[in-house]
Amino acid sequence: MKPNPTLHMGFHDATPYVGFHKDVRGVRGLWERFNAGLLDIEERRTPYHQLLLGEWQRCSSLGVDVAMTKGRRLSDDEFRLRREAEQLLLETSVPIVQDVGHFLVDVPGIMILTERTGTVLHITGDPAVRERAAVQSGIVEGSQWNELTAGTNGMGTALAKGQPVHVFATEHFCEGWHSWSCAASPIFDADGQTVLGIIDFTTIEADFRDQALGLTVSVANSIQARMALHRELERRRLLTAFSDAARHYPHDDMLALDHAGRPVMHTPNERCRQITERWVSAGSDDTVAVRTTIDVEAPNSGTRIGTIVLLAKPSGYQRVFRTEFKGTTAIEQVGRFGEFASRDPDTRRMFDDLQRIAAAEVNVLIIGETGTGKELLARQVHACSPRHNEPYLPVNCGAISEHLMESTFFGYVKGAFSGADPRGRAGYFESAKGGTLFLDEVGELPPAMQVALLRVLEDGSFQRVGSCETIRASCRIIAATHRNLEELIAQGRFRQDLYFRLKVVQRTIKPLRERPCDIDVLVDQFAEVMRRKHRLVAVNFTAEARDALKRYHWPGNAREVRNAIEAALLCSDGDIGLECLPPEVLRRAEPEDRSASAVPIESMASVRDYERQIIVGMLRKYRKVNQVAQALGIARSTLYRKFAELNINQSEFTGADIQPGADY
Ligand SMILES: Nc1ncnc2c1ncn2[C@@H]1O[C@H](COP(=O)(O)OP(=O)(O)OP(=O)(O)O)[C@@H](O)[C@H]1O
Repeated sequence: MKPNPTLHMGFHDATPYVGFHKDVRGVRGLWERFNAGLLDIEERRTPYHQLLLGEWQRCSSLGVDVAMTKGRRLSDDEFRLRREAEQLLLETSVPIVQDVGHFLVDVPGIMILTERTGTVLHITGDPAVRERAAVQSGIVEGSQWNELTAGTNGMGTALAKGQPVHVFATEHFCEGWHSWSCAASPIFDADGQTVLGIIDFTTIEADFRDQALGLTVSVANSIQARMALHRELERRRLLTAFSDAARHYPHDDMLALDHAGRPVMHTPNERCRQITERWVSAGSDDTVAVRTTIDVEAPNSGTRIGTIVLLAKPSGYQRVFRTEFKGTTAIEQVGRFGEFASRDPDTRRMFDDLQRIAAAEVNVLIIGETGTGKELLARQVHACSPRHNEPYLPVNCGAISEHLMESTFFGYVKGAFSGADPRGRAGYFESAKGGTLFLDEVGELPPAMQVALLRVLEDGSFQRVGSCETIRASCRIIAATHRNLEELIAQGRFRQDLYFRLKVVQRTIKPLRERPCDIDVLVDQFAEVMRRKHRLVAVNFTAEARDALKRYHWPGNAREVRNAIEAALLCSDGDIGLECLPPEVLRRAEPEDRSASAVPIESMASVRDYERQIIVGMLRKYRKVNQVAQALGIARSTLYRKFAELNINQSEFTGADIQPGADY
């Protein structure tokens, strides 16, 4: 395990925050002048002031409301999901926090546990302080304290810095928290780097003691140690599951991934070693097709502790079928680009292209009908790019009113127009600086904005509204639209020069009706997502329901599939029959409509026939099961499964009764 960064007892390595004299009045004056824009040069000189001003400036450019008086609270549903996702952290931390609480009976403060995004999961401590924190500032379970939602504050700043911090009274960015002082420490996962949550001790400003920081560091360390023990148990369970899987699938290559998707074990051969190396450095390996995955769950809670990934064969069986059976895609492997899953060969080729394009950092234009997954692709291109640690900002150009467009994209200075934030505000280009700006529905941009955007794309510079100061912010642009931009150009509604700037690389996502082989993939993927979300044990489809889903033409693409599956699950207990499907899906599945949409079903039948034909041909040719398996590049066990599935009596062709396991 790496050394714990809590050893840096400070807000900033070079200028330890805890070492500064806490001058509440002086800092209040500084805060007032900062917000009024009246700071003079002298005030910026001391390291302490520089530290605070840097923090406040960052919050201001993130658009945090300085006048906030209550913490933002998640909806009950969102909070329930968040708690469920953090069961292990809660089960590990709450007993420790409560134990410590017994020794703090007369201490006027509260101890707060948050998860990794700053949502409060648990509060314990002095009832009077707890009451005041809730009523006065909305510090309650389910409230959010990351810096983006609440500015500089103990929990949010410890999260942002990954270090223990003091944030004292007027040092807070929002005035609403000026009566509080907090000490907060991150809880790290077993890798010593990933922050799992925060332990915070909050008091009213006058009751604050410097020792509070030591207290939070020590509680966070205890939680960390217990989490590390859990992780070790999980790892052992995962390794046992891996050995079981290796026994069941002796001819398959496989990896075991932990809860965070990191490889912990692989089949001991060179191919898997190389795949594991790529997986470790890139977080996955999109060059390799996954045959199937097996979730490994904790025995009591059912939470996923890892996954066994069975890899597709590098060559052989699938390739025989793929090259010989042109015209159908029904037996292609599922390829993935992040969450985007597809069996369709064109789409999978696009994944490979995008993987390379991501690294090249050029602008990308994605064309596709609504709900085809344009945002999903854009997000993954960013995740695979060298900018993945910088911001990714999705913007729906069609949803911004025309008169606010310029200030939304480029920001404005104070006093730029009436009704604006008196402190001015950064625009999308500044907020996404160094990262990726995703311009969804780019075809909806009005002409004036097209000109302005073109200027930024040309030299990366712009001015905030109301200012002459030129700002440079280089962000990568990924744009998307469902419109035909060339038609818009012909009609004079979209600038050709902007089009060329955006489409350095252009890719089109096929609508779902043109890749029917993906319906099953999406149905299964969303069924699993919804099974987890609605906490069902299993989801099963009747054969008729599957057929109906496959026959429907899905004008709303993947989004419509997701909604249909969720709706179907909500009206069932996990067994989905025709009665659970939306009426439009059923209408399309009626017999008179078959002519238009029955192709995939027929293809499936012909695929099976074709598969049977090939295997029988091979049996006739080789007359030995192990030679047939070898020629097809599959394990004998898989071949025996195929015999059963395809109703093949192998002895008819080999002239002998061949027993599974006999060494022919
Ligand atoms: N191939 C896919 N595999 C898994 N999920 C997908 C796939 N395509 C889309 N989705 C899911 O479908 C939904 C819609 O995707 P997304 O918002 O990316 O579509 P879009 O093309 O950007 O839509 P719009 O044009 O309406 O903004 C999301 O929930 C996304 O996760």
